[in-house]
Amino acid sequence: MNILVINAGSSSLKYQLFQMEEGNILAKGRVERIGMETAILTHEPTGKAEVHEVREILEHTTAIRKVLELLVHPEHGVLASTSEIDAVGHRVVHGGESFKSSVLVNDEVKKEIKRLFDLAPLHNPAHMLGISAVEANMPGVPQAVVFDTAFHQSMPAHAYLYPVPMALYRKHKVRRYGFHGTSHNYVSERAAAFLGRPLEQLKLVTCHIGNGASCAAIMGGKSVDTSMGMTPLEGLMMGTRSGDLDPAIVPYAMGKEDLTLGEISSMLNKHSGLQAISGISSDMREIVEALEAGDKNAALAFEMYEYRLRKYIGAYVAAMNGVDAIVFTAGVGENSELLRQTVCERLTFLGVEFDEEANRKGRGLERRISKQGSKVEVLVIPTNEEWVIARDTFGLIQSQNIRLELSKIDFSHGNRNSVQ
Ligand SMILES: Nc1ncnc2c1ncn2[C@@H]1O[C@H](COP(=O)(O)OP(=O)(O)O)[C@@H](O)[C@H]1O
Ligand SMILES: CC(=O)OP(=O)(O)O
Ligand SMILES: [Mg+2]
Repeated sequence: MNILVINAGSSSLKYQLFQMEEGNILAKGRVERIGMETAILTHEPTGKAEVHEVREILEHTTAIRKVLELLVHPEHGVLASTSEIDAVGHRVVHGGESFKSSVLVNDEVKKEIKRLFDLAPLHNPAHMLGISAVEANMPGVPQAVVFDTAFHQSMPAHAYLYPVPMALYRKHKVRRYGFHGTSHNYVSERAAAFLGRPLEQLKLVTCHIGNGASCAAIMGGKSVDTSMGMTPLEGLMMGTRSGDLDPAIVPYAMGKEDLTLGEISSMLNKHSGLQAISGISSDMREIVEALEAGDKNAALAFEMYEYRLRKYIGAYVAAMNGVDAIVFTAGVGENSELLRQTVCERLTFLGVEFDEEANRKGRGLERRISKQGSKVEVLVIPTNEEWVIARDTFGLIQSQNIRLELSKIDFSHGNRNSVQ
């Protein structure tokens, strides 16, 4: 079964085409800077030359059409026709309280994703465009959605409620949902396998540090707390997002700077974080380069980023009354040696014994960066959200096929016999 996975972000679209039974990736790629005249398209068909293009791609529908064209392209393609795609799986960032696991797309599911536009304005509208574009270009192909929020639905009320009047929760569902759940779930399972210990017995702090970043406290394989909140703005300092701040700053800054709600929201989501403090970039690679060249603002941005991350790790160890392993993943977590080193060298009180040499080796691999015998293990586990989405989609399609097969069998015969 060939499954196409689409991860549509606010301004980007990542994709991977899996051949499930064989466990092969036929192609993967991404379209970045959607909405601009200079969108960047990268297509990596397995066993063939990569394609790089800079071209105008103004919306997600065009991006998906372009991806489908490339998948069947005579030179760069990997399929003879899009009819060889059996199902499509999508990442959906916000599933609210309605979705505790992945589901096949139907009218009800689409209605609910649209209802949640307000709570994830940068993400959910893009996902809906992705679903509609597949419907338009590949009518009848089953689609599944895998929610960032689903894994965190196991959080207890004392972790997901905010200390504000309960009417806000009852009437408007104001609560912590948490995001990156597919990734936290995946790396926690992989961490248990790596350690050779049952997940049910482990206390883990997983750190998904990408452009968006969040930590999770995972006990016995279940998320018990996570740093992102009702929206993906709360928690850690990120590339362009502020993370935690005193809520009183919002009305104060609006008054002083004469800002509208849209403007303050844009400031906190798109013009804060590493970008705002460094004045250089939202990209950790450029921050590290600048601080190594002696830039003071870059050094301050890094210090704040690391400090806030370390505080969350400490908080989650307290929340679980212990920790077996700390796991780093996603773009920064997997690639920034300096961030991992700085965090780990300041967690000696927990019993972390950091292995500097191991930290420098094995990029792209699952690995241990604490010393043998360290009381708390530290692991780097590359995330693979696309694979989890493909796996869930495959499972849903198979169980639907079993239901369809069962529905063809005439059980009434047996029933009649037993009654007679
Ligand atoms: N070698 C590296 N060193 C430090 N940071 C890196 C490196 N490679 C990638 N990154 C960081 O990873 C981020 C992207 O992470 P990713 O998980 O792909 O984020 P997202 O899925 O939110 O786009 C980039 O913004 C960049 O800061
Ligand atoms: C939920 C979220 O913040 O996702 P991303 O990191 O892809 O922006
Ligand atoms: Mg991501």
